[in-house]
Amino acid sequence: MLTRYHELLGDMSDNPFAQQLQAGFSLLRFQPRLEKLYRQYLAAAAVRQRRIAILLALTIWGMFVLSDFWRLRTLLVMEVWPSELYWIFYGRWLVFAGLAACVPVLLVTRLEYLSLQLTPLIILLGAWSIVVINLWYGELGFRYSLSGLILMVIAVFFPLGMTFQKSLLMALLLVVGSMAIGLLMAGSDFLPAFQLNSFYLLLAVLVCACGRYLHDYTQREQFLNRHLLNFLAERDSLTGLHNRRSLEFMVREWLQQAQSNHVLVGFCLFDIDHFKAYNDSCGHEAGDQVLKLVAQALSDGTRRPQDLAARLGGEEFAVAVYDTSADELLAQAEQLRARVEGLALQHPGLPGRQVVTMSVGVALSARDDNFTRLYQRTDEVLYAAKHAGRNRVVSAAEGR
Ligand SMILES: Nc1nc2c(ncn2[C@@H]2O[C@H](COP(=O)(O)OP(=O)(O)OP(=O)(O)O)[C@@H](O)[C@H]2O)c(=O)[nH]1
Repeated sequence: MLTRYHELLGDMSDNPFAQQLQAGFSLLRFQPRLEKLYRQYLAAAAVRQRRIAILLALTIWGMFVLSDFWRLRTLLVMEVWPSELYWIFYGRWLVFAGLAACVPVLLVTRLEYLSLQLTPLIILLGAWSIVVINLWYGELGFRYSLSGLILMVIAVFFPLGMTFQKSLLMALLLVVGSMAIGLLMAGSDFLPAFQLNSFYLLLAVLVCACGRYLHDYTQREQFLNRHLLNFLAERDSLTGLHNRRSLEFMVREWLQQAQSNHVLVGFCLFDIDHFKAYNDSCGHEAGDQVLKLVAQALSDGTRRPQDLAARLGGEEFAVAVYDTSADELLAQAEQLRARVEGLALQHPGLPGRQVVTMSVGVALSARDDNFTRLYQRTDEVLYAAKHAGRNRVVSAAEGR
């Protein structure tokens, strides 16, 4: 199975997703256009993870808030509180408020984009406040530990939408920043406490970074594979044009958009004339070559983003055009017909020196149209074009 998949990738060497899979991405970076696409996907996909993470963070931090009341209960009854006690509560509640403020950001769709920018800030704020609060505990004569920082390292590498490189940078900032804050607040007294924790902290960075690298690598691989599968599912394998399913999907969507934007969708059906005779005289393989050349000509003539060329099967092709008029559609269909005739592909199955030609039917969408009705109307005029002698364009307006 896998060998076949690699063969398939070889066949799709002009597809950027296949190219990236073959080139590899061990540094967790794609070529710029795919990287941009991947990051957009990552940012959107991680909204759910960020929602779960924020609930987890609020619960854990809430437990720290309760533990303050428990550990500091002997001081709470004092009439005059030492200033460190205030600072411990201010620090703890400041982070809690920051976390709580993220909840509406994550629940309101229009604010979701902010959550990715807020994530590293909240994690760093949480980590550094752990150092500050614990040092104040020390000032009050309590034993303290900086192990909570390990939790924050885990949070940094949690799949929250940040890239691996950004997470690694954040983890280093977290460790260095914590040490700097500790040294600023407690001078060299801080070092023994930090040394105890720093070894485990760096181990946590290493283990989490390895796990996250493997996770990101697999996620990138799946991203490329999914795009490739999508591409394969919507393309015709012989010509590379969109297939019938893809055309139908797009036209259905365009018809809906066209209703609200008050524009029209144009639809053209192309059928190669006397193709059976071509196959019979030149062979099936030569027939395939003709199909590929016709497909290329149609694709070259439909380059606007609002145009879509497809092979419906056999020797039948279609072109859909979003936002067009009757005259424009007729002119475009005539150009495409002439383009194929202009290829001058000799048709030995016909008498004389005739070339491969196409009959074309065109129709414009009507109010409340659906794909089936539009297709049927176009098919009827295609039949009329065949009946009228082939190698011509007939529009639904004329055919009626
Ligand atoms: N080479 C090749 N031929 C195909 C393919 N799919 C369908 N065909 C052939 O296309 C021919 C279609 O023939 P018909 O439907 O009779 O139409 P026609 O001969 O083009 O006649 P008109 O449409 O009336 O002009 C058949 O001989 C099919 O075998 C394909 O993928 N490759």
